[in-house]
Amino acid sequence: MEKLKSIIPFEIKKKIEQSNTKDLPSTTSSLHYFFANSSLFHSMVEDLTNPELGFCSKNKETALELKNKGNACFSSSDYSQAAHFYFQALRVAPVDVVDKGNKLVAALFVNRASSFHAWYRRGKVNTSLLNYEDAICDLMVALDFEGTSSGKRQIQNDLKLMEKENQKSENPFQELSRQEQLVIDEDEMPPVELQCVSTPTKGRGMASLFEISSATLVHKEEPYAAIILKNFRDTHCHFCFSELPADKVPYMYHPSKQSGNLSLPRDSMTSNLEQACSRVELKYLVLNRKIELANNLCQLLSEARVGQAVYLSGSMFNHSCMPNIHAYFISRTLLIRATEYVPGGCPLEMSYGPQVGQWDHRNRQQFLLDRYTFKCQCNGCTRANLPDLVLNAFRCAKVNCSGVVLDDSMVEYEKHKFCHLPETPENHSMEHQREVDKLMHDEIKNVACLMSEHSSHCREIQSGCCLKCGSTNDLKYLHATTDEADTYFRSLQEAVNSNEVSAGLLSNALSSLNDLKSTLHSYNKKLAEAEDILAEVFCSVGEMQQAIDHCTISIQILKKLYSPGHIAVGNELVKLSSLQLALGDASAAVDTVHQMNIIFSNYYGKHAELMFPYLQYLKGGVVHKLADGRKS
Ligand SMILES: C[S@@+](CC[C@H](N)C(=O)[O-])C[C@H]1O[C@@H](n2cnc3c(N)ncnc32)[C@H](O)[C@@H]1O
Repeated sequence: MEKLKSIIPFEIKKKIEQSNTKDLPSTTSSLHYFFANSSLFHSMVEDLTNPELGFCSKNKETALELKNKGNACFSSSDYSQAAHFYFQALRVAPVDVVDKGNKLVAALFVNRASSFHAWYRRGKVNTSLLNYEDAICDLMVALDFEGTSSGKRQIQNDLKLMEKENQKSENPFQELSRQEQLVIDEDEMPPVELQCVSTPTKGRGMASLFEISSATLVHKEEPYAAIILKNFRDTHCHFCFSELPADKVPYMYHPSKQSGNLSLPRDSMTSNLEQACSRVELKYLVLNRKIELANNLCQLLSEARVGQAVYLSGSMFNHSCMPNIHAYFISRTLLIRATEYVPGGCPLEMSYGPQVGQWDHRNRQQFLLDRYTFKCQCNGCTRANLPDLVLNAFRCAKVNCSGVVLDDSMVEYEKHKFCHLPETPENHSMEHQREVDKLMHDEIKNVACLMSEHSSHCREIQSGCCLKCGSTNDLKYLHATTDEADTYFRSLQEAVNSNEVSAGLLSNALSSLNDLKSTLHSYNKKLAEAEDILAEVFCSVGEMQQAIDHCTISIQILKKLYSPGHIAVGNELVKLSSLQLALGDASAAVDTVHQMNIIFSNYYGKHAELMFPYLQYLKGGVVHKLADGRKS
C-alpha cells in the first residue's frame, strides 16, 4: 500500500490535501484516472483478488506447501526467502488447522520470528568477524521484521555501535589513534584524587589534598562533546583530531595554510632536521636552513587549535597567569600535569592563555576580559612579581644601580599590587621550592627595594623614579631612544624574513642594541627579542659563535622573566642546541639538550617525544657528534 501511495503524483496529492468534501468527486476521479493507467495498481489488485492468495481464501494444502518451502529455505540459511514463504503461508492458513500436534498458524508465526532472529544472529556473527558492512545489512533487515519495541531498541543500539565501528575501520588514521591510545593507556594514571573547592575570588576550583611533585600527571579526561573546527575538516581526523597523512588529504586551497596558521607537517620537519643534523659541512645554506628549522620547530611547539571540546572536570580548573599545571591533548584526551611542586591544599591552576613574563599585566587583564569576560584575580595579577616589574621597564641612569624605572601606564597597573608582596612560603615543605621563591623575592628586592621595604612609600611611587634608589630619570629621553632602536630592529626583522639582510642593517642593529642596553632594564623583554633576532641574522651569515652568544643572552633574560624551567625557555633551548650542533660543539649541546629534556619532561612527562618527535633527533644529533669527536 505504501508503495502505491508513493507513486501518486505530487499535484494530485496537493489537490487532495487542499480539498474539502465538495471537491470529493473531482479528487477521486483524478485518482481513479491515475490508478486506471498504473500497472502497479493492476498487479496489486490481481494479487489481492487471486482466490489462491487472497486474504479471504484459506487453504490448508497451500499453507503447508508454503511452510515446507519456508523450512527448506531456512535450512539453507536463506532467511529472507524463508520469511517470505512463512508470510505467504500465514495469509492462506486456516486458523483452526493443526499440523504435527501444533496449530499451523502458531507454528508459522514462530517460524517467521525465527527467520527474523536468524538475521539478528547472523548480524552478530558478522560483527564478531569484523564484517561490519554485512552486519549492518543483517541488522537492518532484523529491525524491519522485529515486532516488539524493546527488540527494536536493542537492534537500533546494536546498529549505532556497528556504524561507529564501521567508520573507524574505514578511517586510515585509526591505526595511529589506536597507537596513541596505547601510549596513554600504558602511561601512569593520575595518582591524586582532586577535590573541587570553593575559592573566595574565582568561584569553584580544583585542588589536591596532598602535595604533588613536579611533572606528576594530575588529571586525564575524555571529552563530553567535541567538534572539529571548519579549517581543519579536510586535513584532520574528525574523531581523534590528528593530522591525516599527506596522501590521505584531498588537494585543495586552504586559507589557513596560506596564512601560515598551520605549520609544516611534523613528519617533513623531522626528516629535514635529521638530514640537517647529519651534515658535516657548515655551508651558509645549510646553516640558514637550520635556524629556519629551529624557528619552525618552535612555532610547532605552540599547538594549533584544531577542535573544540567540553571537558566536564577539566572545566573546573581556574586560570592563573602564574600557573602551576599545564594542560595538553593527545588526540581528544585532555592531560594535565603539575609543572612545579604544589603543596597540599594549594589550588591547581592552568593558564587560559596569557602568562606572567609573556605579556604585561595590562594586556593579560584585557585579553581575559575580552575573551572570557572575567577580571583576573590570580596571584600574578594581585601581587608584585618580578616579571611584571621588569618586562617593559627602563633601567636607572645611576651607575651600578639595578633598579627599575616605570612609566605612567606601568605605574598605574603596578601600583595596586605594590602593597601585596609575595609571601615568603614558610609552610612549603620542599626545600627546592622554598629556594626558588626566596630567589624571586630577593630579585624583587634587588630591582624595587623602596617598594618592598616601605610599603607605605609604594603608594607614592612616581613614574620615572627608580624603585630601588629613588633617583629621577628622563622618561622622554628613554622613550625616544628605545623607539628609534625599535625601528632598526623592525627593519632587520623584515630583512630576515625576506632574506635581504645587508651589512648596513646589521651594523645599525648592533649599535641599536647598545642603545637598548643603556636604556632598558636588563631583564626587559625587548632586549631578549633583539638578541634573538641577532642570533638569527648571525646564523644566516654563518657566524655561528656570534649566533650562539646572542641566543644564550636571550635565554638568560627569558629565565628571569619566566623561570629557568619554563617551557618558553625550553623552546629557546631547542634553537640553541641546534646552533651548537651546527658548530660542532657537542659538549655544549649535551648540556643544552639535557636542560631541554628536563623542561619538556616536566611539561609532557613520557609524552614529550610523542608530542615533539624532533626532540629525539636533537638527542640523536648530540650522540652522533660525540661519537664523531671520539673518532677524530
Ligand atoms: C572554566 S571556569 C572555572 C570554574 C569556575 N570557577 C566555576 O566555579 O565553575 C572559568 C570561570 O572561573 C572564573 N575564574 C577562573 N579563573 C579566574 C581568575 N584567575 N580570576 C577570576 N575569576 C576566575 C571566571 O568566572 C571564569 O569565567
